[in-house]
Parts: sequence; structure tokens; C-alpha cells
Amino acid sequence: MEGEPVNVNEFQELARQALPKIYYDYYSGGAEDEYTLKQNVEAFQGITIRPRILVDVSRIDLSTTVLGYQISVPILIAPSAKHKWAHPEGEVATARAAAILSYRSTCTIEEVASSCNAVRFFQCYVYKRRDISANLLQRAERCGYKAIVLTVDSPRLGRREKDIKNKMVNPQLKNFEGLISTRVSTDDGSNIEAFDANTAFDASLSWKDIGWLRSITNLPVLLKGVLTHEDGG
Ligand SMILES: Cc1cc2nc3c(=O)[nH]c(=O)nc-3n(C[C@H](O)[C@H](O)[C@H](O)COP(=O)(O)O)c2cc1C
Repeated sequence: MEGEPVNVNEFQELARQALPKIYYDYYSGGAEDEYTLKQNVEAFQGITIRPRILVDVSRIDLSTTVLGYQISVPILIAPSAKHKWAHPEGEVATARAAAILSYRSTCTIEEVASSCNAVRFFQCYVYKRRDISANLLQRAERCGYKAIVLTVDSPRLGRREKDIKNKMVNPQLKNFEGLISTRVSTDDGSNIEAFDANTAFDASLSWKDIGWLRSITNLPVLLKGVLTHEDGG
């Protein structure tokens, strides 16, 4: 690549060169032949902007509100796990921009909260050990996160084939220290999958549990991953 990177694809190429393959594959890979991943990229390319002409754009204000909170641009970074694999500052740096902190972040809820005053939300899963979910939610609330984002589209982790091949290692995540060991070691494929499938995710999670979640937090609960209009209705 010549000169400074100027677009996302060029940054991705730099990341590919800089990161150990096992981490690069984790960030960039998808599940099951990466079929949906490819479809998402294609669908995005199919979106066209219809610019209107002769509109005064000399002063542009992209600020808006989300859940009543003012944000400077209508961009939120989706929760994604394990940022410290890419940069020593991890989620603390991401949160300076705009972020929904992942349940499985590599910085703690508290570290990210004290890094700056951005509006932030906390993403959670419901683990079989409900006390763990309750503990993390209460910490997020205490630290001033404004909403809980419950991921509802992954009762099981997608079958991420690159992670299986790379025998992806699950680290001990600091948010869970003293609560549960997130370090799992099997010789059989991705350790992340092994942890989620065997130890962590409560696959019985259903609508009735949303009431439970709302009973343990005063924050608004948003559902992340509603995929059909039947579920949205
Ligand atoms: C490396 C990586 C880690 C992710 N970790 C999480 C996570 O911890 N929690 C979560 O709810 N979603 C997680 N996601 C899913 C994203 O939030 C998002 O829903 C998904 O990537 C689809 O959006 P996209 O098409 O813009 O990538 C992760 C995605 C990636 C690529």
C-alpha cells in the first residue's frame, strides 16, 4: 500500500499485516462458510444515497439523540469482544468514540466508565449463572451506563470456522474475575465456542426472562439482534 491508509479496506489490510493470524481471523471472520458475512457486505454495497441538490450545506450538524441523550454523530459502535488483542488500550480507546461495551470486553466496565464522559450502553448476554449477569448489570448501572443492550440472536455462538481451525483461545476476561473462569482449554476446535456452549450461555432464555432482567436493573433494556418483523411486532 502506498502512503497513509485512506479507507476502511486499507486499515483492514494493515491490521492483517500487523496482527497474529489467530486474532485477525477472529475479528474478520464469520460463521458457516462466511455466507452471511458476504451477503451483508453485498447488501451494504447495494444501498444508494439519493443526494438532494441545491441545499445549503455550509453548516452541518449531525448531532442527534439516542434514548434522549445527545450524541454528536448518529454512529454507535456495535458491541464486539476482546479489543485488547488489537491494541493495548482496548475498549477504553473505542469508548472514547462511541460504543456499546461488550459483555466480553478486555477492559473492565469500570475502566471504560472512568476513561471519558461519553454516553455509553452496556451489552449483555444471560449466562446460565444468573448471578453473573446480575453482577455485571449492577456494576454497569453503578458506573453510569445509560442502557442495557441484551443480545438475543445468539443462544449459541455461530460456528466460526476460522476460530475452530485456529484453535482460538479463550482468555480470562477481567470483568469475570472472581466470578467464573472464562479460560477454557480443549483440544477440540475453538475454545470460545467450548466456553459458550458448555459453560456460559443460557440456551433456555426466552421472552419471560426479559421480565427478570428488567426486575434487576433500573436502566432501559434494548434487544439487540431482532431479525424478523414477527419478533419486532
Ligand atoms: C469480532 C467480533 C466480536 C463481536 N462480539 C460481540 C459481542 O461481544 N456481543 C455482541 O452482542 N455482539 C458481538 N458481535 C456482533 C456485532 O455486534 C454485530 O452484531 C455483528 O458484527 C453484525 O454487524 P456488522 O454486519 O456491522 O458486522 C461481534 C462481532 C465481531 C465481528
